[in-house]
Amino acid sequence: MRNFISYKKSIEILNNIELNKRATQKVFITNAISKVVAKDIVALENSPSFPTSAMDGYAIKYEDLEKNLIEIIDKNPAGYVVESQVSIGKCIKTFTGSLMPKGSDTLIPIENVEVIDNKIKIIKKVPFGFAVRQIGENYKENEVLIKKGTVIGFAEVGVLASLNISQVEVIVNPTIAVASTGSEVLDLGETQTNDSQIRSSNHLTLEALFKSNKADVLQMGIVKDDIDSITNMFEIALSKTDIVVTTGGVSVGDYDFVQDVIKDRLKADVLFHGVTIKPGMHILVAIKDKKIIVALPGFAYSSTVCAILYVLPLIFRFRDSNEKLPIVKAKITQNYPMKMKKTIFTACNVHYVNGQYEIDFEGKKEGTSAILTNMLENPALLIQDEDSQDLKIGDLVDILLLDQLK
Ligand SMILES: Nc1nc2c(c(=O)[nH]1)N[C@H]1C(S)=C(S)[C@@H](COP(=O)(O)OP(=O)(O)OC[C@H]3O[C@@H](n4cnc5c(N)ncnc54)[C@H](O)[C@@H]3O)O[C@H]1N2
Ligand code: MOO
Repeated sequence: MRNFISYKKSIEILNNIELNKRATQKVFITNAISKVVAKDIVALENSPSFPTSAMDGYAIKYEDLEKNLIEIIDKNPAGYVVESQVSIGKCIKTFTGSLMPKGSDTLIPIENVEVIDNKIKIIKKVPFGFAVRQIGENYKENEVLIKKGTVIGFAEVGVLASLNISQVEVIVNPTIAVASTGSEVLDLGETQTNDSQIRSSNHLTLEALFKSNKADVLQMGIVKDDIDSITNMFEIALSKTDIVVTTGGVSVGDYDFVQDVIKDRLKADVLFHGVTIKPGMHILVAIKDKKIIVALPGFAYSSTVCAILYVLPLIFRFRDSNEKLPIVKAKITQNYPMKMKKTIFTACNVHYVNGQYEIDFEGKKEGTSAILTNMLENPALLIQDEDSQDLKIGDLVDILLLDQLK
């Protein structure tokens, strides 16, 4: 009899797997979208480096605000450094983005003045320092702007560009091999020859899930239930990738060869085989030559849920990023029983209502762990802890937001 461990323990073991140090590469900033910054990005200077105008208007000395008329002595367009200085009774026409001329401290907007010949008359006052962007408003010299581990998006690209950084050092994404095992499963387009055959979805679901979550995928396709084919697939996959993920062949059937290959042929170090979770109780995680094997059950819903719970955290760790599974609190809108003493992940519908997430089970099908369609349309997974009680309408529960993994 196998020794089933708790979900909590299995995650602890997973998180303790030692990973090889990641390689980094330099890429042009817009090609770095979704990649992870390898080193802190630090500002080498203040931004702005000099007081800068935030509006179109006239640079003045604040003390002149009470004056009747102030003389315009020069113009100061953006991209140009004006040589004249502002002094008592004198102002310089200054535009958004121009440096504030020497001697000035306040910008009076065009809308607040009346121009009479080459003088301005202030018709609406402003406070001291109005519309002046001070040195370091945007960021200060030596400030860490983008922390190591940040996933690069549009704002990071913009900040990198403003720092004149064209190439950024990022972590190389992990590689994952995916294979589905089973003599009854057919690849896309393969001709069906008997009624017990079904179309394989797992290898493509997992490829999509891993790609969406930024791993590079080596698709190994379908492998028939025979020991040599499965061994051969593992040997190739292990030689080429960081993680090998398979589906099928890990429970107790006569043809569940995946576990036999991992244990007896590859002689991998099995970290666990069996967890008290629903779905996915037969999951097997092993290490072979510092590569990670995650063998998932064949059912479509089981393998997908377990790939989310066990493989995505590995991708996040390989990427050395601050990503984590999107688990949030939600209000449950009906009573829901605790059906067994396991950590249970149940597909539900999630909606954001009046500032909080709410879940229900409307339209969700009950049955085996084969029902992948329960993951369509506003889906989330309700998480019920092994030791939790029946849920009552209005309770706050943990859910995993599936749409955020797309
Ligand atoms: N006597 C017992 N039988 C079963 C147990 C058990 O404890 N005792 N556990 C059940 C549970 S729970 C699960 S989960 C499955 C896991 O079995 P395997 O991992 O060995 O998976 P298979 O038997 O190969 O397949 C299960 C199921 O999934 C379908 N399948 C397989 N591959 C694919 C694919 N690529 N795409 C879509 N669907 C796939 C397959 O046709 C089977 O219907 O074992 C239970 N049995
Ligand atoms: O472990 Mo199975 O995935 O519970 O149906």
